Amino acid sequence: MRIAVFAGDGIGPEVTAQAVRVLEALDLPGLELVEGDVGGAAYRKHGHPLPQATLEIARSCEAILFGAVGDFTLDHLERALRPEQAVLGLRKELGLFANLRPARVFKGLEGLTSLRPEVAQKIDLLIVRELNGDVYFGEKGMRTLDDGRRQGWDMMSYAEDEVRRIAHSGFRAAMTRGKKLCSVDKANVLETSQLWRDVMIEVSAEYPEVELTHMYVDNAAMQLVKNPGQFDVVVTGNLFGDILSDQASMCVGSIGLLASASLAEGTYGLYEPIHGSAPDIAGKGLANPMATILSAAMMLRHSFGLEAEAVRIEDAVAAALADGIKGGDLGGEAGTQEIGDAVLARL
Ligand SMILES: NC(=O)C1=CN([C@@H]2O[C@H](COP(=O)(O)OP(=O)(O)OC[C@H]3O[C@@H](n4cnc5c(N)ncnc54)[C@H](O)[C@@H]3O)[C@@H](O)[C@H]2O)C=CC1
Ligand SMILES: CC(C)CC(=O)C(=O)O
Ligand SMILES: [Mg+2]
Repeated sequence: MRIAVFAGDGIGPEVTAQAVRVLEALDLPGLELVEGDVGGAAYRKHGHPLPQATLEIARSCEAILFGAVGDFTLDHLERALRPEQAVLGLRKELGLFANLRPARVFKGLEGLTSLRPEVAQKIDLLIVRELNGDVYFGEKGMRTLDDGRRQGWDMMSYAEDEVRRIAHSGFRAAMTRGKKLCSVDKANVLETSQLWRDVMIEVSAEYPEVELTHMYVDNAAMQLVKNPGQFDVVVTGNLFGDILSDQASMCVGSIGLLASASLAEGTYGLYEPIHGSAPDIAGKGLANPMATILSAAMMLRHSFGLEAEAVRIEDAVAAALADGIKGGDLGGEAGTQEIGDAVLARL
């Protein structure tokens, strides 16, 4: 079990350390953790947010545990050198196209979300976000027009094979859950989305048991707070999935709770919380590490087939929350280390 550990910037190292403690406590046979530099931390040391040596570590491992990257003091750099390029580069270089972002309400948190408890308690959904295409990876630039105005531009596109493979991820996920797949797009305005919708319908023929529906992204944002219990699996593009998953996090209590898996074909994956480097609380021991700990559980399940161990971690997090262990993000007072201790104690 060779796992790359890329902690990154801001709260990344703080939350990753707690997830590492949990992995080490499980006494997994052959566990080997290999650290590597990413993000602003890597830029300061090596002059690049994703050094070749880091990429080599990633390629030599079976999975990556990732913290977060992002450092506002480096936002003046050309885009290719900015910290975020580390995670974008890993996603692209390693073909991590399927981003699974589950959201469910833990027992005891029903009254602590941004929604009314009776609305929140019904949430158990999975966002399947495409991660290798869309406006994030299209051509982009800034130019000055003939009339002297500056213009920024980013190309949004999806090729049919890119949509098809994430469609299969969505349908397969739905088959293991409630057999409902909602494809979120903006086909009333965007050609990219029209193709997306057409391909979703084509692929649905291979999954007759799954009920496929379509929803425009603006409505989806509204429905996510109005009646989130209607969703089982949501499949969507890179940009819409990024935004909707941050929103979903507050529907279940906090962004500090939402884990993710970024999967390639096969079992390789990168596992990270959905949040960023949170510079506003970095270095203070205030970050909630549960999203990263739950990401480690997803790693054991998806990359190593260790379902029982994954459930053990998830149950330990659920038990800590049920016992009232909460960070500031949930209105509690527990710090990063204390939350890690509480999860370990229940493991
Ligand atoms: N995958 C990645 O590495 C990501 C990196 N980023 C980067 O992170 C930096 C900060 O971005 P923001 O937009 O501020 O998003 P963010 O997710 O880092 O923070 C948003 C808000 O949520 C809070 N928060 C986030 N994680 C938390 C946790 N575990 N416990 C408690 N509170 C938490 C923060 O304190 C902040 O108030 C930027 O440089 C951005 O580009 C953003 C998202 C993903
Ligand atoms: C590159 C990241 C900053 C994008 C993001 O916010 C995410 O993947 O959640
Ligand atoms: Mg995001």
